Amino acid sequence: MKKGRGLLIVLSGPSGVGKGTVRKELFSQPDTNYEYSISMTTRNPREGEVDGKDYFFKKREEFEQLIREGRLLEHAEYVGNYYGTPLDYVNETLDAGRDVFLEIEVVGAAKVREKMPDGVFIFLAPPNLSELEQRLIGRGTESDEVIRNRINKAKDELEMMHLYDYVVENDEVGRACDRINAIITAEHCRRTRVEERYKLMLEGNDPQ
Ligand SMILES: Nc1nc2c(ncn2[C@@H]2O[C@H](COP(=O)(O)OP(=O)(O)O)[C@@H](O)[C@H]2O)c(=O)[nH]1
Ligand SMILES: Nc1ncnc2c1ncn2[C@@H]1O[C@H](COP(=O)(O)OP(=O)(O)O)[C@@H](O)[C@H]1O
Repeated sequence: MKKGRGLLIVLSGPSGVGKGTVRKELFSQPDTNYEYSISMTTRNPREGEVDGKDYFFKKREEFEQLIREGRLLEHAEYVGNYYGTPLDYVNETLDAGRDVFLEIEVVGAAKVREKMPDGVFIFLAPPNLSELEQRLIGRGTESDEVIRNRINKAKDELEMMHLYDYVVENDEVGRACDRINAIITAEHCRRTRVEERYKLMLEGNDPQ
């Protein structure tokens, strides 16, 4: 049967909730069959981050040119830096029938929802606020000031939870991944129009 367009999966949530950790765990699983869309950003690489693997690191002028040329599906400014999703990569991968996974902050996710409402939008939530603060502090990758900014921002971000198709609690990484994979499996079942195929078969027109 002809393969349809791939599924767009959007994982979002407040900074420090564990999006990156959960995404890396999902992509380390051998049976993962969705593609990660590597984002563009103007923030500096952290120690160990690799250009073209973790992000495409861009100068501000380069990023602004990508915006002007319409090369981004969405972009957002987040704590002083630009982040954006490459449009061509997403469209080409979906057109090839493969699923695309975006891990992005909430403003960008809302923009993606406007442009691609058929996607599945998952909000990763912390067990509680103090745990979120502990995770941001514990990661130790930012200065105190940046951590304070991110905690304040996280409170606004949590208010956007109701806009999502699913809220997944990240109490434990493995459990959060299991829930996300269950959602993706269910969304595939929901979208595969098996009854249409059966209708054709029952009419004697096997579409295989
Ligand atoms: N809108 C948007 N947000 C992104 C994109 N890529 C990453 N982000 C988000 O930008 C925020 C900051 O990312 P980063 O600086 O890597 O920090 P961290 O995710 O908190 O470790 C996170 O919420 C990311 O999910 C993107 O392409 N578009
Ligand atoms: N389920 C979890 N339980 C405990 N700590 C977690 C969990 N998920 C992530 N963390 C930790 O929280 C911190 C922030 O995670 P990270 O993936 O960088 O968040 P985000 O990408 O959402 O900003 C990291 O130190 C990470 O190891």
